[in-house]
Amino acid sequence: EKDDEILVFTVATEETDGFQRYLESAEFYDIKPIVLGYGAEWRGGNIKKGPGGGFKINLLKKAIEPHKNDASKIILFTDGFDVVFVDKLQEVLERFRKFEAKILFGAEKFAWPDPLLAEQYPEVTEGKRFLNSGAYIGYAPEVYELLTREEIQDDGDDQLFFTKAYLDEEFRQKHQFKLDHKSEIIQNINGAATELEVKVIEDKEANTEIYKIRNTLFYTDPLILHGNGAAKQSLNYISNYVPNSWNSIEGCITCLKNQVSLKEIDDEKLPLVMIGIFVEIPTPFLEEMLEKVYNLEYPKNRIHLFVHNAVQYHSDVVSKFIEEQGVDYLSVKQIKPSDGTTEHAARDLSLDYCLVKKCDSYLSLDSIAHLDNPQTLKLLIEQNRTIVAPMLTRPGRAWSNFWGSLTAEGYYARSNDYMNIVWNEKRGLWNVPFVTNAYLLNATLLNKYDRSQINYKNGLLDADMSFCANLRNLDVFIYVSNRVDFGHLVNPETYDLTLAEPDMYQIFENEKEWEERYIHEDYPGNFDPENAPKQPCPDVYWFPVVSRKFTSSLINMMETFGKWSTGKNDDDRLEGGYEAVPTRDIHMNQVGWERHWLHFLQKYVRPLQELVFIGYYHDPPKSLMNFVVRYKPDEQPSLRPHHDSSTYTINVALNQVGEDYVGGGCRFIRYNCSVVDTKPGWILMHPGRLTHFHEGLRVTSGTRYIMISFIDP
Ligand SMILES: O=C(O)CCC(=O)C(=O)O
Ligand SMILES: [Fe+2]
Repeated sequence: EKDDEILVFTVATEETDGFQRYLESAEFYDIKPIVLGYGAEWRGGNIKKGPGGGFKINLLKKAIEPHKNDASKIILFTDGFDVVFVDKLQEVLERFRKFEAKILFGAEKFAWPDPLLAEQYPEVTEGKRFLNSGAYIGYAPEVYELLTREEIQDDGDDQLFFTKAYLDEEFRQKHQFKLDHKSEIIQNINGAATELEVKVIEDKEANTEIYKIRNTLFYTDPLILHGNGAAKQSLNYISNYVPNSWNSIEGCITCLKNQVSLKEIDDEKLPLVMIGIFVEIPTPFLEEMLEKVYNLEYPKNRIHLFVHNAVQYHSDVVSKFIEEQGVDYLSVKQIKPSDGTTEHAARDLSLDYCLVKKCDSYLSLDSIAHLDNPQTLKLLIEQNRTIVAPMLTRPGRAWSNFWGSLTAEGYYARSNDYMNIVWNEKRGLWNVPFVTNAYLLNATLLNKYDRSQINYKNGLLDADMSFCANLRNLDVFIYVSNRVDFGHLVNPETYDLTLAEPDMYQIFENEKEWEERYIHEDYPGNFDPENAPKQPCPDVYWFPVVSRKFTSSLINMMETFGKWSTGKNDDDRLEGGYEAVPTRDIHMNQVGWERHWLHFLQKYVRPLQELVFIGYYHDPPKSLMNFVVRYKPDEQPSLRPHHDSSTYTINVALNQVGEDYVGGGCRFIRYNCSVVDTKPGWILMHPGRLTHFHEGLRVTSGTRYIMISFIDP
């Protein structure tokens, strides 16, 4: 009993992702399929819309004619676009022989294409009752007789053709025509996805793992998987593991296949890329997002830019980016909010524009997508897939830019491995039903189909859901990669453009960006044991804490609000209604920023206090008085000597002495010591009572702003 008794046939008219996967699985088991119809125009009707497939029968009939009298030849036929081998032919043969059949078809749950024929089927006590024609096996003479039992048109329905033969009892008996009811060889996945489990077998000798599919309903291990009908997504999921795509020892084996390398290519010959940037919604930290686009390591003279901004608020940032950085690129096309272009139209247009510019690759980026890894573009090109997204997540959240699975209605669902992928417990390249926010598209796809097939408008679905639904309909495999860390997503949910400086309010939702933009770059140095903390006056410490962006934003928040207090003793903002040492100020809670500020005190200020005032521990710090003070010669130029009602006080300089104002500073009377060369973003920290009697020195011109908190009153 040798392998060469079996001939494997498939029909594939063109190269598709599914066909490539079929061939790879065949190759893995040393199976050499004979491919029929390749390069021919498909004449089997439109499978998606209705029956078709007689073409396959007519091709195979012709191909096996020479063997029609050879009873030692076994024919295995499978579809080409949605089939994966998960074992050797030898195993297929052995199991086939046990069936004592001359013809064996796979079985499925649905009587298709004619449900009315269901009751004519022989009953089964266990297993699936109805025939599916995606995969079958038989002896050459019997298969030939089956294929020639009737004439069939190329666009006739093959499954109906075979069903009729099977339901012809005389034919069935005579040809020992059976169905693989329990998926001992052939697993048609449609209607059976939940029966299947990806199982791992350790191969200690070879130091690897082997992945198999187990049918948990029938306790069988099918050898040929057919992702028929709605089961396409299930097969895509399964084939992320089988036959040899990924395992926990070797990692992502698929990743290494069909890669290209850009290393040896001269800059001017690198693929021509178009980057489409879509600012469709108000987005925190957009400047940083654009900066990361600019920082992608790829020659700018091989990149065209296309920018759609739909948000008026972002116009300045986008225009500035285009004016200052845009000039470095091959070309820039900008669509402004005033153009009134809809999202899907802009996205469609960008695809056309990519073709006009003869791009090789198209990188689509949404404003919330931060490509922290500057190698991202190169790595995605090198991965060389029709479409591949870099996995991006909200830091610390299960929120990502891909879906692991789909509901029957085409909406979000989680796959078994979704969490493992999101948390990078599994790294690799994953075939998934949906990606968004950032993805690289190979432009050959855009050349192959036009905008009637590839577009961002599909019924009522939103743009990205439309796009992916269209790709799925074209049987394009959609990949997401987490081989390395590529970046993350910002969270736009609470971003409120009615606020002045809305990004300042994002300390909770977008911690990472908030810190990068607003915390002083030297802040970590405060904790360096080599750096003794600065002490400009006895027990007055001085730390760099916030950035210039922070200080100017805080001033802008306050000046936009504008309701500075009168500087009188009566103050209805206070519980007692009275302030002994009043300043011209605005409290944090007046601009809705108190919660944020208290968090800031706890996270960034408290550790500094613990560093210098050893043994005092109060977490979280309490503070009722948090305000920005404005000093001006003709308003309030100075503040008389006083104690603060605090355990310790922080005093943050918000603007630059000598530039923005003259004079000012803080004098500690007991020590006759003044801090006058204050630095924006640096905070003074001093005890509030008894020892640190102090005054605010006179501002003689300009305006001085400081931020004060009386901590632990
Ligand atoms: O002007 C200064 O730096 C001191 C301000 C001050 O002491 C206060 O507001 O309590
Ligand atoms: Fe004070």
